[in-house]
Amino acid sequence: MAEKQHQREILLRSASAFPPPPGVKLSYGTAGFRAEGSILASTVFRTGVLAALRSLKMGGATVGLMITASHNPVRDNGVKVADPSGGMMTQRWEPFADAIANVPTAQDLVQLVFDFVKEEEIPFGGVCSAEVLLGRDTRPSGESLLEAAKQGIAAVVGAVAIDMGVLTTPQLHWMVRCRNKRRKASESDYYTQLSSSFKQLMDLIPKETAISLFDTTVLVDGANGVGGEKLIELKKMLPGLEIHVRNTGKDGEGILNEGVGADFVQKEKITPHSFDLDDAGRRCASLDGDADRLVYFCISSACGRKIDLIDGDKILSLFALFIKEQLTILKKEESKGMTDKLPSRLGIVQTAYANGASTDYLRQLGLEVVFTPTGVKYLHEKASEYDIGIYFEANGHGTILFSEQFIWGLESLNIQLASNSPGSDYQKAALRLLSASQLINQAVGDALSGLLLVEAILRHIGWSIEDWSKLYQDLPSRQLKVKVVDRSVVVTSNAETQVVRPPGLQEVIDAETAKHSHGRCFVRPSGTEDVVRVYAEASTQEAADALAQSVAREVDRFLGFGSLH
Ligand SMILES: CC(=O)N[C@H]1[C@@H](OP(=O)(O)O)O[C@H](CO)[C@@H](O)[C@@H]1O
Ligand SMILES: [Mg+2]
Repeated sequence: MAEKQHQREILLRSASAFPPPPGVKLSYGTAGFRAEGSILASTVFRTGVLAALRSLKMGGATVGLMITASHNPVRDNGVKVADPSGGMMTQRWEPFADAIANVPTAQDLVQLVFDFVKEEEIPFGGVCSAEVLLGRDTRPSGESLLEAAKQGIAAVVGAVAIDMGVLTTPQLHWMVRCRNKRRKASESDYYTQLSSSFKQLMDLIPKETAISLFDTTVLVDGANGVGGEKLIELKKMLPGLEIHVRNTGKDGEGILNEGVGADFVQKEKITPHSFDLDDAGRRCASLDGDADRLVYFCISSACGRKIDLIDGDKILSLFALFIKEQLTILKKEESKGMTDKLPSRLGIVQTAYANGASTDYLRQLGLEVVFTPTGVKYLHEKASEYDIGIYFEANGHGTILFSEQFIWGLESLNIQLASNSPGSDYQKAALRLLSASQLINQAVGDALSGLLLVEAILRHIGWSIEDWSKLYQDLPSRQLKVKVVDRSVVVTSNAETQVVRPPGLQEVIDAETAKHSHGRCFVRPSGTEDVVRVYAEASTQEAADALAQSVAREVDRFLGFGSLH
């Protein structure tokens, strides 16, 4: 009883120092809370409380709290929580996240927390310990917001905050996962794991691949964010791969995400700052502000700032080709009956934003492709249902998940093969899959580990960036945003491809889409910005633009400010 009272007093006192900004309603959204950094102290403090409660609920397992607003402008910031698995916080807790962020007074907050811990049967009041790892990106508001998070964690008796400093989002998720698996989990352990698994993959490249012709240089746009500086650390451990990082954000070089970064490159399809015609034909890559997205691009000499974009769908396709090739080798040998069969169901997960040409290509390869709503929390969950699940958003966020059962099977197969047929194609295929599972982040999409896997696979196949780009031809597409009175009135179904409400809007979209050959169009409320997004695809760029514009006009007619009159 006395412990509960003590806890109540501490929480009340700390929360009183972080009043919420008046008149602002925040929602946990697609990827945590986001807003202007200057109004987020209260939200971050409260998310600190939430993260500590999550750890208590999970028996004291480590959870993560990351302060970032990813590809958004530098004045913005945000906060999100990683579960003990290293993945996003369970969606079941999102309503509580919304409630705790928006509750008006410190007294109400204390009541809300006490009601919630009772309902969730959380051991509260100092009977158990909790641990939260904290990370932040390079935004100027990050340091003081991290302080607010620490105070929120300290307001839960028994909870400890461990400040990991400036990190990429995927580094923090990786650390949370490793710590809970009792593995080495420091930043230098991260670099060691990535570089050693990359080297293993390089050692497994088939002799017949024409490596001598391969361009070993990759030019990387760091979005003036955290990814560039971390990549500079990592590249010291990667002999044989020349990584030239530009837009590092150091020494006032440029502004975070302004005219740079994966989101800019993917949406605008033009060169980021610091890239020009001198780089034509080179292999270029772009990270986003917190380095959980990766796209590649190539500048074609004839077209000014225009680029050939190699987006998340094409990265996914490259990964799928490589994994399928290794599985085919394993299956061929398994059929001889000398070794046990590995369960190896491979699944591909995309969203409605995936270019239709990529889905066709993957299905033609005979792969199972499924769709989820936007947001990695949905894709990740779906991918984890397979022995190997590959997921990517078109914008470059994705990874490959290997089930524990599959990894155990591979490890025991590898032990068998090391004595039966060492150095065989069979063993090499098993080792390649094991190395890929070490290299690619198992917690969340990670631009740094994704970049190294792309580099290893391109070298394995002996492909130039043009070869990769020609894998299939993207259908022309256009994305637009429409400001509306209240985006929450848009309700969708079928992985966000159909509008259920407001009534009549889907019929109008269908009628507009039918006017264009290979037309496809959908609208959905953004989870990170106060807009409704419109996506359109068609057989020509003009048609995709026209379709997107006509549907955007309809969205405005149904929901825009004009609709009030
Ligand atoms: C079309 C688009 O790129 N949407 C992005 C964007 O979500 P919205 O809910 O569309 O705002 O930000 C999310 C978080 O980074 C990312 O997961 C998602 O893919
Ligand atoms: Mg990001």
